[in-house]
Amino acid sequence: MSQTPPVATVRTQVTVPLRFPDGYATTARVFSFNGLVDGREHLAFGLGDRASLGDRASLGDRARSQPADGPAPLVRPHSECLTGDVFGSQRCDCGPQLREAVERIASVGGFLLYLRQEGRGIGLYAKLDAYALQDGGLDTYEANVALGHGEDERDYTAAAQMLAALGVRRCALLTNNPDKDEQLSRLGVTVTGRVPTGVYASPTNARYLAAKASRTTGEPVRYRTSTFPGAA
Ligand SMILES: Nc1nc2c(ncn2[C@@H]2O[C@H](COP(=O)(O)OP(=O)(O)OP(=O)(O)O)[C@@H](O)[C@H]2O)c(=O)[nH]1
Ligand SMILES: [Zn+2]
Repeated sequence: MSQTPPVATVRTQVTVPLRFPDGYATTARVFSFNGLVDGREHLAFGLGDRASLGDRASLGDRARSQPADGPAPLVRPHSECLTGDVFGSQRCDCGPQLREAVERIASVGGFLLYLRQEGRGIGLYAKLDAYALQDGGLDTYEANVALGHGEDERDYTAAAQMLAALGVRRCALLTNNPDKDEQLSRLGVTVTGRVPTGVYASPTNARYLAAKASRTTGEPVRYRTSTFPGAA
């Protein structure tokens, strides 16, 4: 059954030129919000045609004037991973996935939702505690549980609120994680399709990827290293 999340509104939108270490550059329209349920500072990055939206208090008019059967924007709900996104940690593949997402979304138009749900929602210090347990033999999910957390504590209500504030009622999702699709659909977002993101395997993240694949899809991981051009 569909639940309607509380209304949030765009607080500020600013244009930010982006340049990645590999030289790829684009422009983002960065949005902050008022009224997000968890009070966290989540951001939306409008990319491609969404980066050129006018400097107005609300997106409403333009977004809602788009025909209901027009192309759905591509959206990636990306959970924060400080170690991977910023420092290039090789324990996971979050950094290259983020880099891929920005370019793919910019090429077709859409939004990257940067969700402050570090460590699958358990926080940064707890994620490092979980890494320590993983070094003792537990997988990424078992380590969360051993610490008294859920296997994955992420909740996408704020993401649904952000999409509604941006005027996005339907979108294609850039993810391999069916939980993002299921939760957002339940929260009233029409998901028109799922676009898989690359999986960036390395010797140091193999166990992380194997555990993730078996928990989220029930299948063994396929080392489908992305052939996406700009990715490492
Ligand atoms: N608890 C815990 N969290 C981790 C670990 N490794 C990575 N993470 C977190 O996992 C999250 C990865 O989130 P996303 O990039 O949104 O990706 P995903 O849910 O795996 O699904 P995709 O959309 O298919 O990439 C980030 O919040 C990371 O901080 C780990 O070993 N333990
Ligand atoms: Zn990561």
